[in-house]
Amino acid sequence: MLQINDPVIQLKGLTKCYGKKKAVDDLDLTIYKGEIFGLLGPNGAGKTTTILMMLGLTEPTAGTVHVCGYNATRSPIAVKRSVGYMPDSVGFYDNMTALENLLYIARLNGLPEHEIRKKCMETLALVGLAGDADKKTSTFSRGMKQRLGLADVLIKDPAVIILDEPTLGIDPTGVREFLILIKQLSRQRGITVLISSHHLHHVQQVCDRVGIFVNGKLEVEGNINTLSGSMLNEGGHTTTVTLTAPVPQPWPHMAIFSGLDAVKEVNVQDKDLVFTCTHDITPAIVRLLVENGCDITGVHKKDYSLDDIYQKYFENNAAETTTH
Ligand SMILES: Nc1ncnc2c1ncn2[C@@H]1O[C@H](COP(=O)(O)OP(=O)(O)OP(=O)(O)O)[C@@H](O)[C@H]1O
Repeated sequence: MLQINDPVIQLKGLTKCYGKKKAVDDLDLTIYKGEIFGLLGPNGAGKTTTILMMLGLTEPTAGTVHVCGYNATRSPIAVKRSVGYMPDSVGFYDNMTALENLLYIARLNGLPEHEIRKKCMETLALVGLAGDADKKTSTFSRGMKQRLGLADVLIKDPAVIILDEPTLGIDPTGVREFLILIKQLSRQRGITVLISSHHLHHVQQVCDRVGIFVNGKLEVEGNINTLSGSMLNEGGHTTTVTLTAPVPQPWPHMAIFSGLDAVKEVNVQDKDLVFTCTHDITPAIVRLLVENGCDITGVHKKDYSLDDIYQKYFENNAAETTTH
């Protein structure tokens, strides 16, 4: 049995070409048991193609995919048994109830008939749909359909769940609840989760690690703190100090910072003094300002969020990433 930190998904040199286009370009990635990994990228980055190769639904041009120890290209059936895949748009039989839809999926998955009904009711309860079991899915909101889609996936007790754009079209509360549910399931059952998304704010809430995927290549991967730390090292630390009144230019106190080697640049913006430093020296800056009679109303240290990270790597695709 796999233990936490054992590799569950392993992609090595994975490449997929459609004609001359490299949809996925020499991708190396390892995802570990119990981990929630966010595959982030704009439309057309190659996320879906990567997922299809993980499921053995499309063959790599080069490289290998292993999921739960199985080669997805050679043993697609074994992989499908271990992996629950939820596509970006889940379809149901609208004239059937939620329970009837789930019973149908459970039978397709070969669950023993004597335990099917109990298992389906338990799974509906797990995704928060116990009270809606007898409602026709035609009456379901998109958020409810998404939960039922998750129930479809969970019915076979998968070791891995792959969710393709799971938060598309759900309202903010629904998104939050759905992601909390995913996190609980992963933590309680040790399920490995891969979420493909271009909604960075959503995945940021739950992912242990993210990979930023652009033009078929994994530009960067790590947890949010590591990624933001590496950006701080590149761009410098920024501290903004707000004074009570607009700062005159030239500012008469500028010379007081000449002794601080860490200060690379000071910019004046209305009431704000913006310091770019080689490392964080916020306390020293504030002390010097107070000693020189400046009245401070606010101090703000810039942290790099996933937004900044995403923007940096998606610069050429920025318009696309903000349209959804
Ligand atoms: N069957 C196919 N034939 C030819 N080109 C394809 C095919 N499938 C995907 N592509 C191309 O491969 C690239 C990657 O597509 P893919 O669907 O994997 O991206 P994605 O990141 O999942 O984007 P989206 O979120 O829009 O689905 C795109 O340029 C796409 O046009």
